[in-house]
Amino acid sequence: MVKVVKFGGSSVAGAAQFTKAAEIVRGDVERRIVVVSAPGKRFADDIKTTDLLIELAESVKKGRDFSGEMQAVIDRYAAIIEELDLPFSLLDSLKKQLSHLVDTYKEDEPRLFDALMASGENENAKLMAAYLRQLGEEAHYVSPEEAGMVVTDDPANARILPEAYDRLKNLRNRSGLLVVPGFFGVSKNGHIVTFPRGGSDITGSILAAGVEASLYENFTDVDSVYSVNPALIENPQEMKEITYREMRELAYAGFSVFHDEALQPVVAEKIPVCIKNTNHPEADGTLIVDQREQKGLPVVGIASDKGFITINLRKYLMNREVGFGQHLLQILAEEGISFEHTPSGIDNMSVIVREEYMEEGKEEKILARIRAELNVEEVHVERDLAMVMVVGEGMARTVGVAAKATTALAEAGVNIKMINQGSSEVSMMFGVNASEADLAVKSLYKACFAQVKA
Ligand SMILES: Nc1ncnc2c1ncn2[C@@H]1O[C@H](COP(=O)(O)OP(=O)(O)O)[C@@H](O)[C@H]1O
Ligand SMILES: N[C@@H](CC(=O)OP(=O)(O)O)C(=O)O
Repeated sequence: MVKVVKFGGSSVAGAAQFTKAAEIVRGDVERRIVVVSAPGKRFADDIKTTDLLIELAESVKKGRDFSGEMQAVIDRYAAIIEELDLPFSLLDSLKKQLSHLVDTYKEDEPRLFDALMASGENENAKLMAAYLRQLGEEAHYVSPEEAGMVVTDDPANARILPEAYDRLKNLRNRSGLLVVPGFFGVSKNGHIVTFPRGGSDITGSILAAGVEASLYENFTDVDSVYSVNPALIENPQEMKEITYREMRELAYAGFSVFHDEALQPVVAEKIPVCIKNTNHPEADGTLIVDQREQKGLPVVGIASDKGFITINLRKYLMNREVGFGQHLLQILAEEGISFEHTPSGIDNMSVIVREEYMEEGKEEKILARIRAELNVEEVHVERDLAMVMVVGEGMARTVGVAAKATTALAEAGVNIKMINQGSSEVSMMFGVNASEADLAVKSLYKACFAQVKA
C-alpha cells in the first residue's frame, strides 16, 4: 500500500515545521510519496516564498535591480539549511539555479513567472529529501519531469495530460521515499508550467491517482475542514467525513484549505483524501470520500467567495428566440471568458463571471457585442457581488432548507440578489453584495447549525 502525503506551505515554512513533517512521514511506512509546497508563512504577516518569487519576477520584468528580492528568497532557504544543519552546497546550487532561471527567461514574461514560482517548491523538495536522508532514510528528490508530470503548455494554469498517468504509475516501483515538488509540471515541449495558485494540492492528487494510492493525506495547519471558514466564526463545527461533491462545491466557493481542482484526479480512482494538521497529527482530520452515510445535519458547510460581476440582459420575448442563450455564451467564449452561473427568466438572463477575467477593455467590448448582435432592450453590469454557497448532500432529501436560509438572510438584513437552487443537487447559491457576504455566512451558519453552536 502506498500513501501520498502533501505538506502545504505552512507545514514546511521553517526548520521546526520540517522536523514535524519528517516525523509524520517516518511514522508510517506506507507514506512513500511526499509532496512539498514552497515555504509558506511562519507567522501571520510573514510573506510566502511564492510571493517573494513573484516580487523577484516583477523586478526582473521591469529591468530593475532585483538583488534585494533575490536575497529575500535565498534567506528563507538559508534559514532552513542552517537550522537543520543541511549541506551548504544546497544553498550554492539554489543561488545558481535562481540566477540561471533569471538569465534564461528574463525576456520571456509568462515563462519567467512560472519558472521562478516553480523553483519555490523545487528547491524545498531538494531540502526535504536531504533532510530525510540526514535522518537515515533512503530518500530521493524526484523532479516533476522525471516523475512524468506532463501538463498542458498554459502558463500559470497547467492541466495534467492523460498520458502522464502511464508514466506516473512507475513511481510505485521505485525504492525509498520519493520527494516531489508540488505546484508544477513540464509541458511536452519542455517548459516548466505551474498549476493555479495553491496548486501543490493538485500535484498530490495527481500522484495519488497515478500510483493508485490507498490514501492521499493533505497536511495543513488546521485540525479539520470546518463547516465555515474559521476566520469568520470562532470554533466552527468540524467536518469528520464529507463527499467529493461536497468538498468540490465548498472548495470552489471559497474553502481555501483544499484546491477545488485537486478533487478530479482522486474522484476517478475513488481515492480517499484526508486533511490533517501537521502541528497536531493525532487529530483525526477530515476524510473526503466518494459516498458517506447520510446522517446528521442536511447542510455540511457554508462558503463564500467575492469578486464576481453579473451581466444582466433584458429582451422582450427572449423565451421565443431560439439560440439566444447560445449566442450570448458564444460571445463570452469568443472573448475567452468562462462563466459561473446563468440564471434566467422569460425576458431576462444574467451571466455571472469572475471580475478577474475582465481585463481592461474586455467588458466594454462584450457589452458592445451584446448590444449589436443580440439586439437587447437593456444590458447592464452589476459589480461587487459575492456568491454564498450552502452545501450538503442531505439537502435534497430535507424539506425547508431554502426557507430556513432565506429567513436567516432576511432577519440579518441581507439583500438576496439572486438564488440558484436545483442546478446542483448538493448546493444552493445566493448572490449578495460583497459587503454583506460575511454577514450572510454568519447568519446562515447560525440558522443551519443552531443545535451545534450559536
Ligand atoms: N472551512 C475551512 N476549514 C478549514 N480551514 C479553512 C477553511 N476555509 C479557509 N480555511 C483556511 O485554510 C487554511 C489552510 O489552507 P492553506 O493556507 O492553503 O494551507 P497550506 O499552507 O497547508 O497550503 C487554514 O489555515 C484556514 O485559514
Ligand atoms: N506555493 C504555491 C503552491 C501551493 O500549493 O502553496 P500552498 O500549499 O502554500 O497553498 C502557492 O503559494 O500558491
